[in-house]
Amino acid sequence: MEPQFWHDIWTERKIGFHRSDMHPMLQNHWHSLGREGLDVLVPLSGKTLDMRWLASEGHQVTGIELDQRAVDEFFEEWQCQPAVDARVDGLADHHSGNIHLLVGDFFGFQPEARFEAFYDRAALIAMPEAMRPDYLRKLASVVVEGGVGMLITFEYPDHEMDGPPFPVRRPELDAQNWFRVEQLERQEVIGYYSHLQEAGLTSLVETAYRLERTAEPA
Ligand SMILES: C[S@@+](CC[C@H](N)C(=O)[O-])C[C@H]1O[C@@H](n2cnc3c(N)ncnc32)[C@H](O)[C@@H]1O
Repeated sequence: MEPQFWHDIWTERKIGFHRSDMHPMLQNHWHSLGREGLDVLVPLSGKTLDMRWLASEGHQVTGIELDQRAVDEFFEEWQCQPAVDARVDGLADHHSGNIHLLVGDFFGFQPEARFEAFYDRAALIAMPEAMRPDYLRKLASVVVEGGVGMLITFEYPDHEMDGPPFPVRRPELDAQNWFRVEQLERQEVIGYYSHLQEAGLTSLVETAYRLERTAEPA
């Protein structure tokens, strides 16, 4: 998707993906990943409250988000005034406490050090199929070998809706070479996502996976 697509989503407040609670699958499984105390990367972060939860669990959190409004709203809702620093990769670092939200394009992100932990909820599935290998290659390039993260996906009948969110199924995940994939939890959740039900979905399966970075990115 072009950046303007996402800026329009935020301008027009079509942010049904934003949850007003912490994601239950994150809370159910994060500690089983064994990433205590490590810095966590949250690509395509929006203003998710999950970053506050991760920070409250003792992590330094780095979110990357294209849209300035999302980042401003995150700090307003957290009732924090962030400091803002320019970075050499051109992203703008908004930070308060142990949360850094970088405004800019994830594909242009050049971290000072690779991450040992990451959390992808509604990032991979925000990309059409043709973009997903590029996204996974970029993610792999900023995660150390052996780095571990959580991925949360949706699956639904293809004919019922045009994404985003796009359905991502296990065979696609198994076909890539950068991450070892292990399922953590799988639930039918259409009852929770009323905006997707209204968009025509009769079924929505949400799955949490553990991803472990294996091979070097190509
Ligand atoms: C579907 S939303 C998910 C947000 C968040 N992960 C959540 O769970 O609420 C995808 C977000 O990624 C942002 N985004 C899309 N493309 C991006 C890119 N290339 N770099 C950084 N952010 C991007 C959008 O502005 C949007 O806020």
